[in-house]
Amino acid sequence: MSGFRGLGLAAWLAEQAQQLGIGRPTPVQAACIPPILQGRDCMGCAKTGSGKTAAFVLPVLQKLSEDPYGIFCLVLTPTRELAYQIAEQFRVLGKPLGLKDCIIVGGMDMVAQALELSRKPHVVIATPGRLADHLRSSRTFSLRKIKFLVLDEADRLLEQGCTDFTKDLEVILGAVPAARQTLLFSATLTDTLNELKSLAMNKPFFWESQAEVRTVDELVQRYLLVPERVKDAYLVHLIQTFQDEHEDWSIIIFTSTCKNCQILNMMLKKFNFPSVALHSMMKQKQRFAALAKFKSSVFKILIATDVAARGLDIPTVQVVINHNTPGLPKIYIHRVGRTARAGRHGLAITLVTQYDIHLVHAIEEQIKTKLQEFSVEERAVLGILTQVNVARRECEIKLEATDFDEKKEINKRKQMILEGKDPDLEAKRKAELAKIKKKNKQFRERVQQTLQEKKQLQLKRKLQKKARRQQRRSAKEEK
Ligand SMILES: Nc1ncnc2c1ncn2[C@@H]1O[C@H](COP(=O)(O)OP(=O)(O)OP(=O)(O)O)[C@@H](O)[C@H]1O
Repeated sequence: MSGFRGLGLAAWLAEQAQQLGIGRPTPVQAACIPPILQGRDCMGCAKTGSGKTAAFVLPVLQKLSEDPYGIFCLVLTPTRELAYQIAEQFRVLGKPLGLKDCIIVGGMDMVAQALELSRKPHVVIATPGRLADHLRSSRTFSLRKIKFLVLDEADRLLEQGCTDFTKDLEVILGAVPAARQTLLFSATLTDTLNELKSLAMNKPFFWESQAEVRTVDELVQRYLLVPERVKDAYLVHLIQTFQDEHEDWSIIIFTSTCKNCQILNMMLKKFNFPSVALHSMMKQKQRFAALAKFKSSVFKILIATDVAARGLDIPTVQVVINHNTPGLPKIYIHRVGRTARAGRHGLAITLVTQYDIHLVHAIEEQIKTKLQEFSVEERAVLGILTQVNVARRECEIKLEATDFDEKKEINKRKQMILEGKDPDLEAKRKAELAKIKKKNKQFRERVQQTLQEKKQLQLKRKLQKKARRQQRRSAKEEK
């Protein structure tokens, strides 16, 4: 027996997978499915696009079919879009079971979600913040009987990035039973291995792909050294070239902030490129709509912040452009992993300014590959430079006239309230802290000034003494 049947999966499930093009197990699936079926906890670390999702979805479905009840499995994931994608995999692979799933993410109606949770779905796929909110406020559902807890992109869930999940995870871990199977997956698990081990205590099985290079072989990785102020002209030139040279093309551009994402999108539209933005300051419905239109190739360019860096599986993406060099190698690995998935080829180009060279070295060291330089026709870039810079400035002015920054402030306040903080109190605290810092600085400056004055005085006295001594000596000589 070979394939998925050989790993211990039932015929109906192997057949269902086959129908969806999942015929032969990938290495992470071959390694992790048998121990999961044996009841062990599992930590799986494999490259982007290597099929980690099916590595947990398939054994969970098999176990569910043997003893179906709700709520059987809880999957946590860092982003809302990813939650929908995972739910889709459960739905299509679990169709013969009549699987009931439920997605619990922020930005969607909480009452409707509470109702769905009370109907005991087999699988709940959630982002930690919204699920913790439900646990804090509702008694209409229980996670006390779950068999599986899955943490997809587990390292992201545990790290304390700009969205810190720690408090929400504490609430969730307090609500799930100790006797459960815990499955942890990511392309970058190793940094947080110790924290992860404390979560998976049931004879955890750890599997990591053996390849030294951390990115896939099918991915061509290039960098382009550009001065900061001509970055956008290079970007426009790159896109224009892909558009001219390829019939069927699709690009993701990653950028550092929501504001830059918005400006780049406005700017590319000025050049008639079919682009769409995805960032956390958009309403959730707009986020889903943008992604759906990109997936269906209505828009060929997706400009996104790191909200889209992990997990998204869009097979048509051929190129990833990093408009900024990622500050962490781990983020680079996930971003470029949006292309060259499941054996396909892809290209990643990172725009690097003179200030980012150390970041490229750190990336190269982590991924164990040297990035090669990408060559472009400099003259063509210079030819559009003024036009692009003017377009960008116009977009910046246009955005400044909207309430974009104000919205950001409102969102910040909302986030604080959700975290149980009082935004006004926090602002007061911040102001007080700034005052104390200012006072300390002034005090330090005064001390410095006094010391300087003292030193100068000492020097002056020394010089006066020396002069007097010299005067006495000359007077003596004259006598
Ligand atoms: N055994 C298989 N054979 C062929 N295709 C597969 C197989 N398993 C999964 N796939 C496909 O490979 C693609 C990538 O899978 P998946 O999204 O699970 O990757 P991943 O390892 O989770 O990546 P990332 O780290 O980026 O989240 C999906 O389109 C999936 O349907």
